[in-house]
Amino acid sequence: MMKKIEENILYETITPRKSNTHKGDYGKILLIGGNLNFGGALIMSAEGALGAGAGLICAATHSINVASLHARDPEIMYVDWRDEQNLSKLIPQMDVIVCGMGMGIDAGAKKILQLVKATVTNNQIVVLDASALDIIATDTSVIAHQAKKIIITPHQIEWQRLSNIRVQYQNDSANQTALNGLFPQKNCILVLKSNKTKIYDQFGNILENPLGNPGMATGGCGDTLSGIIGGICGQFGGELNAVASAVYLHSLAGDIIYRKNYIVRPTAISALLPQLLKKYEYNNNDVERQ
Ligand SMILES: NC(=O)C1=CN([C@@H]2O[C@H](COP(=O)(O)OP(=O)(O)OC[C@H]3O[C@@H](n4cnc5c(N)ncnc54)[C@H](OP(=O)(O)O)[C@@H]3O)[C@@H](O)[C@H]2O)[C@@H](O)CC1
Ligand SMILES: Nc1ncnc2c1ncn2[C@@H]1O[C@H](COP(=O)(O)OP(=O)(O)O)[C@@H](O)[C@H]1O
Ligand SMILES: [Mg+2]
Repeated sequence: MMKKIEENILYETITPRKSNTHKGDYGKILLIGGNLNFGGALIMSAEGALGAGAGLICAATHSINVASLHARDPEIMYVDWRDEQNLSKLIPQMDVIVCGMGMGIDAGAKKILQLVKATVTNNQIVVLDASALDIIATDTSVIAHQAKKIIITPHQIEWQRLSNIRVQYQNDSANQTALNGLFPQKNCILVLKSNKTKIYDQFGNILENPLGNPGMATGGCGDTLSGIIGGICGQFGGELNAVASAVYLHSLAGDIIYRKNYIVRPTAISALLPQLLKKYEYNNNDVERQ
């Protein structure tokens, strides 16, 4: 069944924070990506997760990126992505692993996906974006099927590579069939990004994002979304409505920026998120709403 995502989903998903809580209650997120050439992708994803409220964020990236990452966002921890020992200890401690932004598709990147597959547990959420999806498109054996939930966030060309469905033939029924073929465990949510992003689970639900604008056609907007999904799922779980809330929130921020700006910088989306989350923390019908 196809439904348009409505604003109400934000009131339903986002809840006020309780006093008796700490950073560990709001999601430990590991972001993996950012090679020598695409460090920005990892940084933008990290800012998405940070703006979306992740409790703790660690970036596994090429060591060249650490100074620029920390200059922008000292909140983010760092681990060298070639340090396999450290990474394999770290991965099982996380709530969400977001992988692929600017990661590249070389042998080292593939090795990282194999490490994720070897160490992820069945109570963790894995978000796969960009290069991670391109690697999987050439070798599905690196998918960590045992994860509790796998959220994939391809744009149309990445989905074409992964599903073998050409963009013009990417209709709901073909997309669902391909998704079920790739993820027989039925633990995947597909976020198929375009100007009208659609979200599919494996139980027949399809949600369409009504928001977004062409100002968001700026490199890094998708990297930012993967971090936002990680941050939101780290706090509110990896179910369909939480993922849809993240997609909606990303576009809502983009639309607010676009009202007064010709283009939308991905980092501006992330910067706007804390105040948007605040707006939606109390339920619509909640008498205690402040
Ligand atoms: N600052 C950074 O560090 C950044 C780093 N990045 C990292 O770069 C890596 C490669 O990712 P990628 O997405 O740039 O390349 P790819 O997967 O080849 O797809 C692009 C090709 O598809 C086409 N295209 C057609 N329709 C499309 C659609 N609806 N949506 C999107 N594309 C569409 C388009 O066609 P064109 O018009 O250019 O012919 C183009 O040829 C990856 O690791 C990523 O994380 C980026 O995130 C950017 C910021
Ligand atoms: N014309 C548009 N209208 C609405 N949303 C758009 C438009 N162009 C891009 N976006 C959004 O921006 C993001 C682009 O993702 P992606 O192609 O992965 O970018 P990148 O890899 O450069 O970060 C998606 O969330 C997509 O929905
Ligand atoms: Mg992308």
